[in-house]
Amino acid sequence: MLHLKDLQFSYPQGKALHKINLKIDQGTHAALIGESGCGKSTLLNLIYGLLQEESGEITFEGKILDGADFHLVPGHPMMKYVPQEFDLMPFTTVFENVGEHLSIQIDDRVSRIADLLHIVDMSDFKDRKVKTLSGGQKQRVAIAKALAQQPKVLLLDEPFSNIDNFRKNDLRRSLFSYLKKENITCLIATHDKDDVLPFTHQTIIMRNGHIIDHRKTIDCYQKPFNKYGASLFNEVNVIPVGWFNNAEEIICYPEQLAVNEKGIEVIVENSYFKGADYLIQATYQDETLLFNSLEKLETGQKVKLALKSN
Ligand SMILES: Nc1ncnc2c1ncn2[C@@H]1O[C@H](COP(=O)(O)OP(=O)(O)OP(=O)(O)O)[C@@H](O)[C@H]1O
Repeated sequence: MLHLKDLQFSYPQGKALHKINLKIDQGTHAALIGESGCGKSTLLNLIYGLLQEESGEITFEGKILDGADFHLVPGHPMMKYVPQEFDLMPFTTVFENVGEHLSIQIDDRVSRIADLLHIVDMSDFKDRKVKTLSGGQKQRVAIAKALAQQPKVLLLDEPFSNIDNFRKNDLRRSLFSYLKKENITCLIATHDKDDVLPFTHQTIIMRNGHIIDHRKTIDCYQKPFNKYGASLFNEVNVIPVGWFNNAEEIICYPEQLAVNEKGIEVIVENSYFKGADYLIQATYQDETLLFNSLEKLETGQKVKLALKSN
């Protein structure tokens, strides 16, 4: 188990993390989400030992992990980190980069590197020098390199941000199924709900250096505590008391509203094509509402809208 107890950290400019408490069981995949600047990268840097905590403690399997002040070479042997600015050797090949820390005595070294390159779909590039790769290709090499020494914990900071949609989904599926098979704990900081919803067991929501929610990912999505939490996943409507005979304010996603004859009458402002359907922007009592529609609706059109029943 990875255990963070009352962890605090400040930069000279001010406090970045306040009393962070977190327990992550081995093999868990957890997403770290929150607005830009809320402290996600700082937390990953602390866990990996690139920074020194001001107070508090990090333990892994019951042993204290010392911070940066106690290491000449930062990091912990059972942990790997793929930061936003990944660290590769530009003038050597993809193959050499992935195998950099793998002992040359290992019998299956070549096949291990080949397997890892397959996971990140970079087998065809194994002899290419890293400096000749695109940003997304470098990102994939950095992930393979992080996996090479079979870490128990993998820390990822926006790992798919440079990768095209065409490859991203394949890569996510193959990476997370590998992590599951090998029982590797993964903490992934991301702004992309498609990294979070299909692949993580738990979600940790951060705001202003605090953890404000830590539950199963499905609960964070379906039962958000507030608008901030919900808006990290999707567009959000806040429905005032009474619009749908509701006794309390309702936070809901566009997919939870639908055209329905028994609903309130809204005026369509815009239709945005999204592929499978349209996102409709409408107004009711001068407030904006967002909902999905299979058909395009015309600006000025009046439609009735209700909450979908679950
Ligand atoms: N090296 C630094 N020196 C001073 N302040 C820093 C440093 N790095 C980050 N900060 C500040 O600490 C806070 C947390 O930053 P951090 O990079 O951890 O946020 P984040 O949630 O990872 O953001 P993003 O989603 O944009 O990557 C921010 O206010 C940021 O400006």
